[in-house]
Amino acid sequence: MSIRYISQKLAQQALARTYHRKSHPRVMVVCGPGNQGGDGLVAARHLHMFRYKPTIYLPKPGSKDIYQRLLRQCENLRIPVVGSADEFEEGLRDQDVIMDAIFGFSFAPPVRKPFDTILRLLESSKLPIVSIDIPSGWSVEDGPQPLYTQPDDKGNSESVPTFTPEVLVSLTAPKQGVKSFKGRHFLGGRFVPDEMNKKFELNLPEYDGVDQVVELPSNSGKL
Ligand SMILES: NC(=O)C1=CN([C@@H]2O[C@H](COP(=O)(O)OP(=O)(O)OC[C@H]3O[C@@H](n4cnc5c(N)ncnc54)[C@H](O)[C@@H]3O)[C@@H](O)[C@H]2O)[C@@H](O)CC1
Repeated sequence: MSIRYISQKLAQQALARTYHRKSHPRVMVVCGPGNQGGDGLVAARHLHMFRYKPTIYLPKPGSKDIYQRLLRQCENLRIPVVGSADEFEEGLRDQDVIMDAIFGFSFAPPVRKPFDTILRLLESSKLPIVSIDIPSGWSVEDGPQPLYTQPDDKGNSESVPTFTPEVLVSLTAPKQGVKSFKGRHFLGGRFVPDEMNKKFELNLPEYDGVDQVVELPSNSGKL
């Protein structure tokens, strides 16, 4: 089994430690078109197996074969998939928590459609958000930065708000851009060889027992 398959379920593990399925059963999992979106699909599947009630929204489904197969697994479990931004906005009223699996470390501004609308909806939502690896729209190096849409034919672009999630699950190692994050912060990806940990001075924390995620001290600033 590849590292990618192992790492994808960690988002579900971090969410479940923060939001119990009895108080927060309904989870809207918003998936981007890349590998992070694939992580979201796996998290949705695991949330379903752990008796949460996930709903999936794919503003722009990924084209890779693995992505399509992960989506098929969710469909086979009858996990509802929302079809449009309007349906997504409407559906948010009946949710308890949002999982942000839109963009990870390959996000590059400016924001292309339809993700400007989606980021606005996340920012204005009153629901708690759990982000995977890095909050969508943040710079992997510099954290939250002013964001804009792609310029239209006349060269005009609009501002797009960034949001700060309540919970972040960093994968493998926290990224430089989340140094200032003050919410609950988990780390998952218990497969980094000691040699690599030392060589790149990652200072990764010890995991407890057989846990797959470890909670980092709040706003420790440590990377
Ligand atoms: N690649 C891997 O093997 C792994 C990926 N992982 C996850 O995957 C993430 C990285 O995956 P990817 O490299 O596929 O990329 P992302 O999932 O971060 O995003 C890439 C996708 O977003 C789109 N995109 C980028 N900037 C955009 C913009 N401004 N407007 C609209 N769309 C935009 C790109 O066209 C592409 O389809 C990590 O942060 C992590 O969450 C982890 O599971 C570890 C293993």
